[in-house]
Amino acid sequence: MRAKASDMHTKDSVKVAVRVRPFNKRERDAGSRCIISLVSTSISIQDPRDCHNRRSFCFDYAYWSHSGFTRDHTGLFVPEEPGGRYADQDSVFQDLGVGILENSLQGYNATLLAYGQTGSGKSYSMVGYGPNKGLVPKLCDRLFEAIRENQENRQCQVFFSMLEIYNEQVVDLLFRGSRTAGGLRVREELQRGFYVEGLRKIPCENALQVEQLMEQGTRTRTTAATQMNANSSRSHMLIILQLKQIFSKESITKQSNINLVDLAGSERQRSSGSEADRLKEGTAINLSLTTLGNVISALADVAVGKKVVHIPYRDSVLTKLLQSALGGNSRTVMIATLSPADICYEESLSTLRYAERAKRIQNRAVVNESPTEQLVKELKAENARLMQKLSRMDQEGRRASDESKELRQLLTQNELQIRAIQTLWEQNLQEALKDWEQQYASITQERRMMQMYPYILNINEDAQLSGVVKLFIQEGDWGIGLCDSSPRSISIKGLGIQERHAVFRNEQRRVTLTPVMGSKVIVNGNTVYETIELQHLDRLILGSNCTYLFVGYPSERGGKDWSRYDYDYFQSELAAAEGIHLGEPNTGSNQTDPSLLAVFYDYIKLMPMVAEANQMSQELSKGVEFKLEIKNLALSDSRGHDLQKDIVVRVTSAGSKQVWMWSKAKFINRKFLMEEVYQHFKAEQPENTRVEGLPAVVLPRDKDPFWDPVEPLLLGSAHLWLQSLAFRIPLEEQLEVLGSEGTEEAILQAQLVPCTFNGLPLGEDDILIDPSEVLGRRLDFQLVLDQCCGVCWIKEARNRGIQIGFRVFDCSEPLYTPAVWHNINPLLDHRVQFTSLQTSQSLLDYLQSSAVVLELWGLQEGCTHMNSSLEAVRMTAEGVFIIDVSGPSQAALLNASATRAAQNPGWY
Ligand SMILES: Nc1ncnc2c1ncn2[C@@H]1O[C@H](COP(=O)(O)OP(=O)(O)OP(=O)(O)O)[C@@H](O)[C@H]1O
Repeated sequence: MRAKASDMHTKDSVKVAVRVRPFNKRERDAGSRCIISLVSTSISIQDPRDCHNRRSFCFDYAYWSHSGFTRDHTGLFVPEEPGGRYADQDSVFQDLGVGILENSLQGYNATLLAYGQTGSGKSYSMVGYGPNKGLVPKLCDRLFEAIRENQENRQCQVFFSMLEIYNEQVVDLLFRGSRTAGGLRVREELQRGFYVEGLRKIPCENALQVEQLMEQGTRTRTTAATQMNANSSRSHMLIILQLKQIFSKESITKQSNINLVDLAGSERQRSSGSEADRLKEGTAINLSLTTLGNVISALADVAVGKKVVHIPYRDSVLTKLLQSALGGNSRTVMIATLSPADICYEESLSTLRYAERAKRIQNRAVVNESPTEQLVKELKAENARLMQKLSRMDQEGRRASDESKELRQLLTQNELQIRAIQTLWEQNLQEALKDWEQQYASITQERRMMQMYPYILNINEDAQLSGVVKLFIQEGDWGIGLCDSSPRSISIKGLGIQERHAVFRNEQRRVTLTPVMGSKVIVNGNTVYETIELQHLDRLILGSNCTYLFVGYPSERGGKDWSRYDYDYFQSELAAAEGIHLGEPNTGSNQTDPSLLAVFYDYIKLMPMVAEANQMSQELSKGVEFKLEIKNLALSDSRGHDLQKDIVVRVTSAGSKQVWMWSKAKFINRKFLMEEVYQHFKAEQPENTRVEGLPAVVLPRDKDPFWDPVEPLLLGSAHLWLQSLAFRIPLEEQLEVLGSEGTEEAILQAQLVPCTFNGLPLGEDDILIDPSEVLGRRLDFQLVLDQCCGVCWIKEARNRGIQIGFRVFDCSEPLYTPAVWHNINPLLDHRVQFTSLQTSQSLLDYLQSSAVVLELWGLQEGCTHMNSSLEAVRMTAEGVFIIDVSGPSQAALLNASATRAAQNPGWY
């Protein structure tokens, strides 16, 4: 692109808008608090853990779309009262879209970027949902309106392109043939800058065509995501609208690009959750977003006069393609979207900081003229001059002169050249039009089919991608699976989908589904092994996570609302089948415990990911299995209060029987890495050469996301209540060791023995009637762990061992018994003596109300034992552990008697 004249460029900064969306269902259920407030264009965010910590930012625009709205009869979200503060789609468009449109009509490039964490409302603002059209469709409506209104003075052409960047690969979303391995190439030309080679540009004549192309592009995006087992919230979507305007009178042509960019969820940028993992998140997954951040930072530094040597545009595909939008030839607007909820504080703050930096970027936009048009214009101008000169020569009687002949020759040559350029252009147009007609025909065909047949509709985690794939079930038998080439088959791709996965039969207006042996089919949450008749709005899950809604014949469809059958609905149904569900909202207490809700939502979020991880493990022959568990579901603290619940993923190696417990964050990080490995493997292996039972994909251990060094595992715990000690009564117990989900892991025989300072058991005479008698006096007791019986952990694999860990009163670190291996009923025979040199009230309270929590730790081959850290421990000369050390008068006693425990052998 070439600027018409250097004096036409204008310098202006990137305009930044922020928008706060309403609470979503999850946030409402969890009783979230809104931590964002707006006054005019300034926005404040409150740290939910520290009411004094409030940060304020000021932007060009700030939109309150959190509250104060209602849904009108057409489904539009509008302010509750006229002039209310709620910013609807229209007001956002008036501020941001109209300006972009005007810029592009003037011939400037324009870019609109949506940035924010997943689910914060980027797609809502950019594309919109249902009648609440977003910036892109509104912009297209107005663009074609403007074109119609200005028909007399200019001729316009609009070209539409749509692409996706995922994992640094460019996918043309308007191309339906087989994808190029490695994606399309990004090239660079001096005049043009960076561009995508071979990207389709479809000419459009009205907004409806654009809408249909977007529908098609979204469909391709969905299919690509399922095929590659990729998550759309990690991909960037770019729509490029190219506008060519020919002003025949002035003989000028203006060409401008409008880039509309829905960026990947910003939370990935900070490799969320991978901090605690030995493997860092894969680089390519978020390279584009990280680089975008770096480019923005560098440009923001330039704007404040800092010396910046290098702007890293070339480091990622996204920044290459957005080079002109960032610090270059474009007028650029960024909309940063925010969740209002307290639980999203960190993400929202980071979005605001990002947006603040983007605000500083200075661009230099210029009016663009394409070289061909410029050439035609120059040729025409030259011919006009030649004609003048020739007519002068004619008047002067020099028509036959050599000079005149030469000029006439030049004139003809120029005209030929102009015609050639114009024909070429028209030919291009013809080709593109043919393309468009083909696409249009297939869309019309689909609409007709919807009125004739039942079909299945894809449901995606990303609401924007749901409902874009419709697979029709015509009369007769239809196999569904990977089988693309066989006749009478419906081809789908995805993790865990078999060559022939299941069979639909449509007979006498009834549709049945029969799973093929060995394939996974779930209907309405239940695994199906035999033929099942499908009802309108049944939920289907094929393979590990291909989710579809069954839509019956038109006569069965009625007026039922389908929107409730979203992705969460599918997963909740599946969780319910596993026994994990939220109480019915209308029964009993109507407010579910928010922490349980959070766990429930984590569970249903992770469930499909776990299914996918299992499928990848199977296809890569990694031999590990993943299972979701709720940590601490059945466990309580030393006072019997429920422990905080959380989701963990149990990872088991089938061969070695090694087990790992991964936190939610670690699992999510590992799943990204597994996807990278998997995609790499898929790319190297053409689909039709796939065979079962491949040799395992071998990776060096330090790069293998399926592997970790083994560690001891917490298997469960038992409570030994201490009340008897307050009366100096001995206690002998058979304790049930419960696993985190309430299953019995072992029986533990334990004793509490009140004793003298040198370990002799006290007699019946020493029993206290009033426990307060012990206050201020020395109290000695022994904790005895005799034996563990029926240890499930060792029953499962004999090459394992156990240890028991416990902590008494104010001991800062837990103590552990020595490790015992290979025995289902291991003898522990472990005795520890504790003493309080001067019993305090708080120790007495503790004894009367608390238990020692005895933790059962599982050891596996190759792991190190749990060690008692004796650093901070105090002991008497006899090797007795001193507790209750914080009492005021104890210090002196301690100084006199304590020796460092490290001198005392026999501790582990
Ligand atoms: N301003 C708004 N008013 C009403 N609903 C909104 C608004 N913004 C977002 N939503 C709703 O919030 C949900 C999530 O929004 P959206 O899909 O736009 O998020 P996103 O940031 O694009 O997420 P992803 O990165 O997964 O694509 C949608 O159901 C959408 O309808």
